[in-house]
Amino acid sequence: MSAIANAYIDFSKMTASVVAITVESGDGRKATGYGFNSNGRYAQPGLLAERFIPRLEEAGELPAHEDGGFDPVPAWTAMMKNEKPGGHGDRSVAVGVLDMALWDATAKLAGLPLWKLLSNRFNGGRSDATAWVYAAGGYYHPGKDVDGLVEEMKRYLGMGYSVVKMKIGGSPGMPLREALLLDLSRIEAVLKLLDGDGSRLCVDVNGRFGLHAALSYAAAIQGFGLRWYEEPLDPLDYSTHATLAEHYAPPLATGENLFSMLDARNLIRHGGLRPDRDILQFDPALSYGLVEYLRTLTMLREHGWSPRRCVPHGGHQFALNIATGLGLGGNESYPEVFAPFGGFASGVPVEKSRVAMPDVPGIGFEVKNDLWAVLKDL
Ligand SMILES: O=C([O-])CC(=O)C(=O)O
Ligand SMILES: [Mg+2]
Repeated sequence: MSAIANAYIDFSKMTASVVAITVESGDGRKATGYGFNSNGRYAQPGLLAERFIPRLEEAGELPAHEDGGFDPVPAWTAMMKNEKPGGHGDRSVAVGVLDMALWDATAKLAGLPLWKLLSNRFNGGRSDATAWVYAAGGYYHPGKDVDGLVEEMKRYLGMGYSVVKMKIGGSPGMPLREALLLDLSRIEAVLKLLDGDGSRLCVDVNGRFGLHAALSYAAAIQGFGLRWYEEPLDPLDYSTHATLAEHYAPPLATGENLFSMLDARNLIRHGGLRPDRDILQFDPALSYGLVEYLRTLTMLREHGWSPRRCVPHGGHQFALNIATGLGLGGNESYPEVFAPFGGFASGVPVEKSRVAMPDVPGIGFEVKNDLWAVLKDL
């Protein structure tokens, strides 16, 4: 919980679900996998307790995989039994929590880091030695001024990040005219720190704008050459995205609040996004987990999009494994917010905005000290 705010919500009452799942292989080997929900959505205790955990327990035996782990797809199918299509809201978060734990467990049974298991199973053995990461933050916070924002960004640069992201659109309820003036001074101050290089700065609206405000901001920031202009509009308002994309040539980013392959496909079909520059931020932990994310990646390929255009939201190690194992464009990182769930293995440095993966079985939670302190007692 924290007093930080983006343009749409504050995080003062944010909660999270955390689960541990122990699986046993036919030959008596055991592994415990862990899962949690990514930030931006609340804990799912009711959905987990009433529907998804009982169905998972009833799923019974899961098919073994030749790598020594198992296949999580039938577990996913069991969890989604008797769920209607459409309306991909909070249940996709609950399923994502359990899916994360299942992938952690299967990689541990196989004795492989998850990135390696994914690379072997789905990417012909190819993987990236490091992932591109950027430092997200720059929230509105009571009492925090432009100098405080610049100080924060300076700390990220000192940690080894070369690209940073800040919130724009005002804190919740701030009139837009006031927000635009404030944000221009915030953006200009951070750009000064970045030697005027707009390709090192992303800005995030968290879906607050309608078309008029999105276009006004677009016109005001167009000349900065920013890395990307994120979630300017409601994530489900595809045709308005298409209109914005006609008027704003630099990169747009969106997708963190689209929770299924089908929603992602609608964005690709109707959102006017451009496969040569725009960024897709679907967060596997919020959107039914990796089983569904694999379907999303297949859909993207079928529509001419490279996985390199994907930079998941969330800043968790699950997406980081997916990024390196499946060749995504990188992953978000929150060096100062959303602890202990965000971040990387302890002691692994970020160099030139890239980070290496630890060579330990599973997702790597055991080597992230602050997170492991929470998980180990489950
Ligand atoms: O503030 C949030 O909800 C997080 C967010 O948008 C992001 O990480 O891009
Ligand atoms: Mg965002």
